[in-house]
Amino acid sequence: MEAPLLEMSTGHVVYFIHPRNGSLSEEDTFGVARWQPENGGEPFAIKGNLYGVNKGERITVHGKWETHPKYGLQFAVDHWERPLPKTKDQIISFLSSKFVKGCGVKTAELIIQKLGDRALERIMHEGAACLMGIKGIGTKSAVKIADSIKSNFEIQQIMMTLLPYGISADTVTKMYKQWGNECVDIVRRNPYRLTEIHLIGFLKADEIAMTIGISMDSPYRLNAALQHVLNETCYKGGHCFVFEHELIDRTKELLRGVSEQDIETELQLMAAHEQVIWEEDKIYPKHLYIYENKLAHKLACMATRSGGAMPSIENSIKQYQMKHGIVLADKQREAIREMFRQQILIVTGNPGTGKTTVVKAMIDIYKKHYPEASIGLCAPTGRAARKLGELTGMNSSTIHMMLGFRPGAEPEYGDDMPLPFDLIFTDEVSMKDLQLAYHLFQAIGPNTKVVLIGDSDQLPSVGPGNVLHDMITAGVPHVRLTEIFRQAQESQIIMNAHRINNGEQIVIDKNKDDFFFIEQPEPERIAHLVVLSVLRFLDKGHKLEDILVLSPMKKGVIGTEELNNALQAAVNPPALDKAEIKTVGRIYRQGDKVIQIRNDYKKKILNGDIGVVIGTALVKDEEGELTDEIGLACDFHGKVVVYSKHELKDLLLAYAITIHKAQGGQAPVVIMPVSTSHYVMLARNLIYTGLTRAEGVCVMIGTRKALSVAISNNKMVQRNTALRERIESNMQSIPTGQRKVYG
Ligand SMILES: Nc1ncnc2c1ncn2[C@@H]1O[C@H](COP(=O)(O)OP(=O)(O)OP(=O)(O)O)[C@@H](O)[C@H]1O
Repeated sequence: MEAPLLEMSTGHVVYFIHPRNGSLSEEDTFGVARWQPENGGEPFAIKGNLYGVNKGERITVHGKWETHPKYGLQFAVDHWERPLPKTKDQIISFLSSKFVKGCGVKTAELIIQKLGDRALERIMHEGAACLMGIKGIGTKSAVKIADSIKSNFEIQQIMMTLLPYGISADTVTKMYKQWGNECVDIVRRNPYRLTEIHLIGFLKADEIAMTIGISMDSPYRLNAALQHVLNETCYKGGHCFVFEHELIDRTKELLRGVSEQDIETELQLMAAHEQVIWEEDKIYPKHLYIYENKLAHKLACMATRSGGAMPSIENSIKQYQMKHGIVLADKQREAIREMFRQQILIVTGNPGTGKTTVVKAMIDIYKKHYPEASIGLCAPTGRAARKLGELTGMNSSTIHMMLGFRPGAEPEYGDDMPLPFDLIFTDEVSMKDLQLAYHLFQAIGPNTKVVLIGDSDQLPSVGPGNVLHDMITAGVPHVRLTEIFRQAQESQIIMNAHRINNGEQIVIDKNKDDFFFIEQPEPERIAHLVVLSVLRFLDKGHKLEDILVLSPMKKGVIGTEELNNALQAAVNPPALDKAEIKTVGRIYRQGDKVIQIRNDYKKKILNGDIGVVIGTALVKDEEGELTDEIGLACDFHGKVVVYSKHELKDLLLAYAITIHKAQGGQAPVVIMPVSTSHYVMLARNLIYTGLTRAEGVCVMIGTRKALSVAISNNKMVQRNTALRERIESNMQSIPTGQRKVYG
C-alpha cells in the first residue's frame, strides 16, 4: 500500500499548547500548537516534531490529518520548512525578525526600496555587496545581514537533503556551523566525518553511511572504526595506548566481515599519516603519545634537579615546632627538607597522617626564608581547591582555572608562558590524568618548585593514565607519611579506612557516633533506608550539601539514577511555588542538588562541580544576548549559571553520585550502600575512596559479606601506560654531571 500523500499548510503558530513555553529541545521535540493558516481559514491544532519552530514565525508544515480520541481533529506534522518570504510585508517582517542580525523595520524597508521584491534572492546570490550604499548599513552590518539570510535558507536546503539519512536537525545545525554549505558533499563522500562533531559516535555515523550506501570495506569506514575502538578503549579503560593485536581484534569484531588484512593495512596507513602513533606493539592516539612523552621529559628534568640540603632548615623546623607547639614526625620533617632540596616532590599518605599539617609547615617555613616568594595552590576539582584554601588560609583554585583553560584553545599558561609562582602546591594528585598532568607541568617554569599531595591508595584518575603511580615507581622524589596521629586515631572513619586499605575487616564501636553499618540484604530495602537516613540527617539540622550519598554505579535499584529519583521525590517534592523544567526522563526542580558532568570552560563550570537549582531564567545566545528560551538557573557556590534545555545533558541530579565522581570532595555525612548486587564493582580502593569522603559520619547500608568481598578484592586494574619507562629512560639520558642544580 502506498503511503498517503502529505498535505501542506503555510501559516504560523499562534501559541504553544505543549509545552506551554514552547521550549523544545533536541531530546524533547514533541510539541502541540495552535496553528493559524495564512489563507484565512479557521485555526487548528498541529502536533509533532516542532523543535526549532518559533511562535509567530511564517512556516510551512507538511503532514496529515488525524483524529485524536480526546482532542478531535489535529494536523500531525511530518516535517516543516521556512518558505522564502514572497510579499513585501513578509520580507520586511522576516528581515526585521530575530533571524536576521542587525536589521530593524526601517532598514528592512530601505533594503526593499533599493532591491525590490526579489531582495532576498539578490542578497543570497550577490552577497553583502548589494547592500552597500543603503543608509544605515555599514560594511560590517552588510556582511552580518547577508550572512544570516544566507545561512537561514541554506541550512534549510541542507536539512531537506540530510534529514532523510537519519541525521537530526540539531546535528545539521552544528555541521553547518563547521562546514558551511559543503555539509552535503562532505557527508555523502565520508559520513564518518560526522564523528568530528561530538554529538555523533561511530555507530550512528555507520548507520548513516549504510543508508547512503558506503561499502562495508571502505577505507573511510575502517579508519573511523579504528579511531573509535582506540579512543573508546583508552577513555573507558583509562589506558594511554592499546596493544596492536587487541585493537585489530576489537575492530574486526565491530566491523564483522571485514578482513584482518584490510584492517591492518588501514592501521599502517593511519600510522604513516600520523593519525595514530605505532610504537613497537603499542598504538597510541596521537595526543596521548605527545602528552606521555613531553610529560615524561619534563618530570625527568625536574626530578634530576636537586639543590642540595639547606643548612638552616633544621633550625627553621625547630622554630616552627616551638611556635606551633607541635613535634613533627620524622617523615614530616623529611618532607620539609626534601621540599627545599628538590624541584619536585610528591607527598602521599592515608587520611590522618598529617599531609595538611606538613603543607602548612612548608608554607610557613618557605615564606620565612623567601618573604617575597609567590605561592600558588591548586587542585583538580572545585571542592578540593576550596578545602585546600580553607585549611591553609590562602587562595586556591582549580588547576583548570589556574592554567586558564578556554574553549577550543590551548590553556593560557604553557611552556611559552609559565605560571608566575615560585612554589606550587597541588592537592588530590591521584585524580590527575595524563592530560591534566601534562598541561600543568608544561606550565612549570625552570625556577618553580612543585609539591604534589595525595593518597596513592585512592582510585586512579577517571581519564587515561596512572600518573601518580608511574611517577612514584619511576623514582620522582617522594615521601610517604605513615604515622596516624592521635587525633585521627579517635575517628572510626579514619581507622577503618586504614584497616580496609590493609585488607582487614572494619571494626565498629557502637558507643561512638561516627560510623554505622546497617545490615540489610534486600536492594529495595537498602534504597528505602538510604532515603530514610537522608531525611533523618536533614531533620537533625544537616543541610543537603552536608550529605553525600555514594553508590559504586549508576544503574540498578541502588545505583545513582534510581536513588536520585527516590531522593528527589522525598527531599524536594513538587510544589506550586517551585519552578521546574522537564527533559526526557528527568525533571529538574527548584531546590534540587545537581552536578555538572563535563568541563564547560565557557561557563567556567567543571566536571564534578555541585550546585543547587535556584529557578528558571532566560537563556543567553552565543553573543551574550537574551533569547526567549527559558532555561534552568543553578547556583554553584555563588556563581549562577543558566542552562538551556539542550545543555541540560551536562547536568545530573546529585542527591546521589558515583564514588568516582565524589573523588576530590568530602562532606560531613556520607551514606553508602554496600551490596552484592554491585558485585563487579566491589573493589577495595572504591570502598576506601568512598569512606574517606566522610568528614564526620559514615553510614553504610548493606551486607558485611559485600563489604568483605570488596576489602579482599585488591586486584589493581591494569592500565596501559609507558610513563614510568619514559621517565626512567629520560632520567638516564641526563648524565649526572650535566644535571642542573636547582635554587
Ligand atoms: N606531628 C603531629 N603531631 C601531632 N598531631 C599531628 C601531627 N601532624 C598532624 N597531626 C594531627 O593529626 C590530624 C590529621 O592531620 P592532617 O589533617 O594534617 O592529616 P591529613 O593527612 O591531611 O588528613 P586527611 O587526608 O584526612 O585530610 C590533625 O588533627 C592534626 O592536627
